[in-house]
Amino acid sequence: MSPFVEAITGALAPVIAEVKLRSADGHDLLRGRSVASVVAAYREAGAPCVSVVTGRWFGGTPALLREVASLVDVPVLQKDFITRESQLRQARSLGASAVLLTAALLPAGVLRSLADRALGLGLTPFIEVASAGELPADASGCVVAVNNKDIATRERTGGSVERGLSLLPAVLATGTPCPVSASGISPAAGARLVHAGFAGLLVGTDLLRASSPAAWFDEFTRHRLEDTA
Ligand SMILES: O=C(O)c1ccccc1NCC(=O)[C@H](O)[C@H](O)COP(=O)(O)O
Repeated sequence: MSPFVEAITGALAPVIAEVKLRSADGHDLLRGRSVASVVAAYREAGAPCVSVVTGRWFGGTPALLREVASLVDVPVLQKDFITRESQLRQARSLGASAVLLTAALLPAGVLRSLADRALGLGLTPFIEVASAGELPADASGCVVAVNNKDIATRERTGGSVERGLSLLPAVLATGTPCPVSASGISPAAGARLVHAGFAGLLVGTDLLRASSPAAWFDEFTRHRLEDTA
C-alpha cells in the first residue's frame, strides 16, 4: 500500500484537506490567511493528507505545491490537469506523493499509461471520475475518486454527493484500495459518505469557509457518532 493510501485508510478522520486559493468562479478562499497558517490548522485538526490545487483556474501554481510540501510531514496530492509524463516528474520533484488524473480529459489508454508511469515513479495515481463510463477497468494501487462537481463546467454543475453514493459499488469493482468522494462535502455529508463505505473524502471549499478547520472536523466527528448510534 502506498504512503498516501495508508495515511487515508489508517486515519481516524480520513479527510484530505485541500489548499485552494480561490473557487473556480474567482472567490478568494484564504480570506487574508497565509498558506502556512491554513496548513498548520489542517494538521492540528488531524488531516492525514493535504491536497494542493495548482491549476490556474483556482489561482494555483507549482510554487504553491512546493511551499505546502515543505511545510508538512504528511503525503501531498497535486490537483492539476495532468496529461503528460513530464508533469509527473515535475510533481515528484515539487514534493507530491499523489497526482490527479482526470478521466474525462484522458483517453482510456493514456490514463492507464500515465497511472503506470506514476506508480513507477512512486506516485499514487488519484483517478477522478464523474460517471460510471469513466471508471478504469483495473485500479489496483490507485485511488479512485468520484468528483461530485463537474470540472468540465468549472464546478458550476453537479455538487450532489448522491453521485458518489450511486457510483460506489462500481468504484469498488475496479479493485481500488481507496475509494474517495471529492468536492462539495459538508461535515454531515462527509459522515454519510464514510458510513456508506468511502475510505476518504477530499474537502476544500467547505473547510476553507468553516469558522476553523478544527470546527469542521469536530462537526464531522459528531455526525459520524450520530450515524453509528
Ligand atoms: O477535477 C479536476 O479535474 C481538477 C483539475 C485541476 C484542478 C482542480 C480540479 N478539480 C477541483 C477539485 O477537485 C476540487 O477543488 C476538490 O475536489 C475539492 O472540492 P471542494 O471541496 O468543493 O472545494
